[in-house]
Amino acid sequence: MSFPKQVRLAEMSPRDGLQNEPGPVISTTLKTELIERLADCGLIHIEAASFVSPKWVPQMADAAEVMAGIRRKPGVRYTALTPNLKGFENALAAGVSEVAVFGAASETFSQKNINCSIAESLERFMPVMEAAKQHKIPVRGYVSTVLGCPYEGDIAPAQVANVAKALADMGCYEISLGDTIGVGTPLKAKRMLEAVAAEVPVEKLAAHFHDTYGQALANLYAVLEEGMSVIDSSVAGLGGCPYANGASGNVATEDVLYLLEGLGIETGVDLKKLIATGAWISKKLGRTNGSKVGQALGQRTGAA
Ligand SMILES: CC(C)(COP(=O)([O-])OP(=O)([O-])OC[C@H]1O[C@@H](n2cnc3c(N)ncnc32)[C@H](O)[C@@H]1OP(=O)([O-])[O-])[C@@H](O)C(=O)NCCC(=O)NCCSC(=O)C[C@@](C)(O)CC(=O)[O-]
Repeated sequence: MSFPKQVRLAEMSPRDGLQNEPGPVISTTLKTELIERLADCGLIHIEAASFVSPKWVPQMADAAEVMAGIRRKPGVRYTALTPNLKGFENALAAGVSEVAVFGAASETFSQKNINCSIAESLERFMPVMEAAKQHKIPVRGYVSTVLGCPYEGDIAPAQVANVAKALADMGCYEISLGDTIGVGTPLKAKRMLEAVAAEVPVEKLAAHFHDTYGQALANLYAVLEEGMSVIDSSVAGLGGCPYANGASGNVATEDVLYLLEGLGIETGVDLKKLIATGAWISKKLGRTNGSKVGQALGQRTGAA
C-alpha cells in the first residue's frame, strides 16, 4: 500500500478534548467559539458535542446549547456522540449533521464507559441506527481500546475486527478505531489494522489515537502506509477519557498536520491558523499546549 493523497481530519477537541477537563464547567460560549475557529482553519469534520448522561459527563451537559450556538459554516459537518435513542433524539432536535455510536473491544471498558456489555451495546445501537436512517443522518461508529485496555491489558485484533464488523454491518458509514489509552506501537497498530481491514475495507476506517505514551504519530505513520485516510485528532492535544485514568488527549491536530504536510498529503487545513487556535484555547483553559508543533512554530512564526 502507499500513502493516501488526501486525508480528512476529524477534529475531536470540542468533545473528546473537553469532556474530561477538570475544574469548573466550561462555558457554552467558549465551546462555540472554539468550534467556529476550528471551522475557520479549514476543518470540515468537527465533533462538537456529546448527548450522554450529564451525570456521567458534566462537561457535555450543554450539548444542545452548543449546537444551537454555533455559527455554522457551509460544508462543515458538526457531529455528536449518541449512546442510545434518548441521545439520538436530543441530538436530532439540536440539529446535528451526523451522530456517532461508541462501543469497545474490551468488555470491562464497555461496562465502565457505557454501563453495559459489548453485546448489549450493539443492541442499544440498533434503534439509533433505525432512527438515523429514517432521518437520513449518517452514523459513525467508534471502537475503543483497540490497542489495549486500562482494565484488561492486551486486546486481540480479532476482537476489534468483530466489533468493527458488527458496527459496519448495522450501517455505520465509518468506523473509528480508538487507542483510548495510547499504549499502541506501530507494529501493533499495523497488525490490528490488518485484522480489521479483512472485515471492513480500509476506506471505511479512521484512526483515533491518543498520545499517552508519545507513540501516536508513529502509529499514524504506520496506518497511513496501509492506506488509512481519516485521522481523528484534537487541537493542542486536548483531552482524556473519563473512564481511562491517566489517558492523555488525542494526538494534537497541529502535529498530525505537520506530519501530513511533510508527506505531501492534502487536508485543506491552514497550519498557521490552527497553531493560533491551539495557543488560544490552551491559554483560555490555563493548560500547557500539548502540541509540539504548536509550541515550536507558535512563537517563531508569531501564530501563537
Ligand atoms: C450510556 C449511558 C447513558 C448509560 O447509563 P445508564 O445509567 O446505564 O442509563 P439509563 O438508561 O439507566 O439512564 C440513567 C439516567 O441517565 C439518563 N440518560 C440516559 N441516556 C441519556 C442520554 N443520552 N442523555 C441524557 N441523559 C441520559 C436517564 O434519563 C436516567 O436519568 P435519571 O432517571 O437517573 O435522571 C451512560 O453510561 C453515559 O452517558 N455514559 C457516557 C459515557 C461517555 O460519554 N464516555 C466518554 C465518551 S467515549 C470516549 O471518549 C471514547 C472515544 C469515542 O473517544 C474513542 C476512544 O478514544 O476510545
